[in-house]
Amino acid sequence: MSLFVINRYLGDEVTTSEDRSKALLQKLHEQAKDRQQQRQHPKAKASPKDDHVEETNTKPSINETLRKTKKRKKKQEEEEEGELKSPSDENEQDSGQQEATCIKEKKQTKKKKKLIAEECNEVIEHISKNNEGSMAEEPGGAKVTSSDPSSILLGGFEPKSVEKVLPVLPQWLAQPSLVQKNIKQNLVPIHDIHCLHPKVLKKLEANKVKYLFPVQAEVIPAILDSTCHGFLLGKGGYRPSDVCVSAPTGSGKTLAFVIPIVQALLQRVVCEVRALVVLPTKELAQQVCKVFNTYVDGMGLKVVMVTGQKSFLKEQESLIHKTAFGFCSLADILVCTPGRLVDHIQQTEGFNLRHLRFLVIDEADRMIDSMNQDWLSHVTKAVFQVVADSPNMLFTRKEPGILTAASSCLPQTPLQKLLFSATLTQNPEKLKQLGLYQPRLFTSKQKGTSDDSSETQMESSTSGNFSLPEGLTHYYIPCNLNSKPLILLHFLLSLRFSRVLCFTNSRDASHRLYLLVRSFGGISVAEFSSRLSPGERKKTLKEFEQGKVQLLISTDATARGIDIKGVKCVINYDAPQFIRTYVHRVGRTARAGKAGLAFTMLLKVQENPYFSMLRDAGAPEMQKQLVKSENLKQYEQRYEEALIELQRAVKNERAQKRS
Ligand SMILES: Nc1ncnc2c1ncn2[C@@H]1O[C@H](COP(=O)(O)OP(=O)(O)OP(=O)(O)O)[C@@H](O)[C@H]1O
Repeated sequence: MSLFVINRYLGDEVTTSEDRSKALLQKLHEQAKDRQQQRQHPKAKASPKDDHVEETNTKPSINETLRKTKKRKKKQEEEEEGELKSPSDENEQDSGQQEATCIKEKKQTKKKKKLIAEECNEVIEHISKNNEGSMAEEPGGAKVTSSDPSSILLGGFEPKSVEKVLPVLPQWLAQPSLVQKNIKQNLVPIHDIHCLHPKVLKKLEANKVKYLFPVQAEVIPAILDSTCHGFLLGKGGYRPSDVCVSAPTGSGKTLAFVIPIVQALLQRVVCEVRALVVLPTKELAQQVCKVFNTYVDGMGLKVVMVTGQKSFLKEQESLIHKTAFGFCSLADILVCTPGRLVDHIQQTEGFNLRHLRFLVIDEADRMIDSMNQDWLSHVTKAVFQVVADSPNMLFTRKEPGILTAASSCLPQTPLQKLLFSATLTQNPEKLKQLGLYQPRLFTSKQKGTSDDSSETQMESSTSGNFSLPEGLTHYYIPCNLNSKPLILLHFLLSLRFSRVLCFTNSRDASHRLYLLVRSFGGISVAEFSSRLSPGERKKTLKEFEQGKVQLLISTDATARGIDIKGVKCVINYDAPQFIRTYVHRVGRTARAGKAGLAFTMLLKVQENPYFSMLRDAGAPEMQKQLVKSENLKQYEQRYEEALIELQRAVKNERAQKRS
């Protein structure tokens, strides 16, 4: 193709003879010789006049070459015309002869084309040699000879600076609905929310909820608005927007989905799974299930939890009931972990999600991370599963595509996704995996000013710009590896908090620290990690909540979502590696608008990276909390003894494992 273009440019589309190529080659050799001679006798071109002479001597030689090529082309055309004329005149001759002529012609053309290519390459080489130093570049990148600006040579493919394309956030992410961060100053009386059903209002009052928190006052009406024509249809027959909520830890996100779901399902006649809440851990599922149970009590709705805490058979029995007419659902609201849910979709006969109206994805950023388990596609398949000869065609659902006049004539129960997290990713790439429909974002994180560049907005939204609770004060404690355990013990013994949650980065670290504190004595301590069975974990959390355990040493298993009342202090014994982990860990205190303290123990080398991580996330600066070494002296003897005890305990455990 490029050769064709070059041929066209040279005006040499038609073939030329081998002799001519040789002649041209000879000429080029002669010219090269001349130039070499001139270089050997520089005096010959001392004056500028001579310079000009040389230039004009060289340039005409190119133009001459081109002119000659054109001339040859014309001559060749004439020759070819003559050649072509003869067979057409002899049209009546036999076809065999014609075929032979044709093959001969093709061969000739091929040979000629090869020659042209060779010749052209020589011409180009020659031109470029002659033009060295006399080429000027046009803004577009094409090159113009100084003598003839009208002749443009192909090229100009050198790397150029390309204008940066700025990333643009989708409108829904760039312009979210803002939720007030300060809970106490923005409480909304429940009677001011006009869309709440009297039964729901009564229930809220019975649970001593007189005011809605800001996130609830924003999100509950928005969800209820999409059910104003009944939960079987979206508003005006249209598919409702999906809802994404990013609000600080302890801001009341759970009630923000529990209340509208309970109210929407109040009108249901037949029991079917209409709301599905997916959570990352058993403990969180249990907690959310408890809240649902509080609000469905006396409303005629059933909540079922499947997380693997009970046997599979028991869970199946709690989900469906077989009758003479087929299977009946025993759940209106299903709270689950993703793995167990997929097991039931695949293995529980009669279990279906064909009537699902709300899909709640709590701790959504964590759930997106677990998307590789493909649980969402299993759910979607189950929701839009086509049942052959279904008696009730009203409920036949098709996976929605593009809205057309035809599709809008067949309104169907919409599936609305509701996403909640304190650290919801606003990375469109990640959110895309959830297949959201015209989403609405509610967030308490105010992005800079409106005239922030979209690049800044994009950066802040994807790098995790999260809010900490208003009531939280956070400190860092400078320490070294040796003083760390002693500082912790000093803290616990001197501050005397009733419930302290202490995080480490691994279950082994949690276990060792637990053994050390237990050996030291004077503090009621427990550990929480995957070392414990689900039953033991449940018991430990209960005892901690009841105040029987003063210090709970935990892995990140309790970092997310767990709502334990009365936790006044969180200690990061090991500094968390990610800002999201930090936000969730410290969010176990300062909940529901209350005050709370968070301490992070930092080694000298950790300080700067840590501060910059928090700064990047837009978190307020940490205050320094110094512990004087003389304050630790009083514990040193006991600490040494505890270390010996710890060594013994670890040895015993190893021996037990081996036997
Ligand atoms: N309107 C309200 N009035 C009084 N207390 C409330 C109200 N809403 C929620 N709470 C209480 O606030 C606490 C925190 O609520 P919730 O667990 O829903 O927070 P969250 O935003 O889900 O936190 P996290 O992000 O950590 O999961 C709970 O103890 C809850 O009972």
